[in-house]
Amino acid sequence: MTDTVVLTGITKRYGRRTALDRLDLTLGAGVTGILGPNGAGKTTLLRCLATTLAPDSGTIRALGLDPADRADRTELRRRLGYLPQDPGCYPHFTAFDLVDYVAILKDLTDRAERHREVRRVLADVGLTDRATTRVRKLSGGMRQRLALAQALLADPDLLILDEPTVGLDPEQRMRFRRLVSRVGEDRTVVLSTHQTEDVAALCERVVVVSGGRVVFDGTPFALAAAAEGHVWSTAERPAGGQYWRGADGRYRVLGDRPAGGESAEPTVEDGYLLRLAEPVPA
Ligand SMILES: Nc1ncnc2c1ncn2[C@@H]1O[C@H](COP(=O)(O)OP(=O)(O)OP(=O)(O)O)[C@@H](O)[C@H]1O
Repeated sequence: MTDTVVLTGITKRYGRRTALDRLDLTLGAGVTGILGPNGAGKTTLLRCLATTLAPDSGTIRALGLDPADRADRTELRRRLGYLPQDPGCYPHFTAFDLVDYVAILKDLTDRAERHREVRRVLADVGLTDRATTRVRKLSGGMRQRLALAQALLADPDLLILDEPTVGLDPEQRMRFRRLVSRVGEDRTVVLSTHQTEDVAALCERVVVVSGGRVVFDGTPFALAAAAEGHVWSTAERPAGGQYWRGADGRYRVLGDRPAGGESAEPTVEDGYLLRLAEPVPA
């Protein structure tokens, strides 16, 4: 399988703050989840990929195109779908008009065909009956689905989603997983999230970013497996370390074995939290 995206040595600074630090990453077909704490650089990374931000140094190749080149950048923008973290919808547009506007920007010039495509993506996210509702009258979750609809226009070869499941109810989250996994069957999807359940359920690959660097790159299974032998369950409140009390009244402990601790099955979240507790490589 050839790589659709190759990022090499990407650095991005905002003033003196380094958001991305010589980051290398390749992506192929399938769904890749980017996990990382607040401020890790996930949004900056996705913006560089979506061509809304240029890195200070390093190179990007996406779909064989170079976003630093003007003609390539235009071509790439036509072929990618992007759901930004803060879509900032036009409040007075109707749902239909907003998606139609993005479709025009994407150069879908045939009006009848474009309108068919707008109706298709609105149906995909379950907003057909809200097509004529103004954006300001939609709920937060509906706006998020509208933002996803515009990203799905024209079957993008590269789909970039920044925290796409924020505000979705469980039914809509299921619909989202179905939609995205379908795109990932033969195209490249990259999404950032704080929801480790979404990563476990949807992503065949997970990349953990911390301090602007990649600190883990593998399957969700491998991330969880890395926590093997470091996750415990105990009836007694532990003396220290990372722990919380579960619904069963027992304490789940990450790290060293507490007194009376029994080994527990690690999850992707356990693997992620333990990976973050390790230092970022220099
Ligand atoms: N426009 C900006 N101006 C100055 N600093 C910025 C700007 N955008 C991001 N940063 C800083 O760059 C770093 C990376 O931010 P980024 O938004 O990429 O992180 P993130 O992983 O997406 O975080 P979150 O999970 O909170 O959304 C942070 O330290 C942030 O404060």
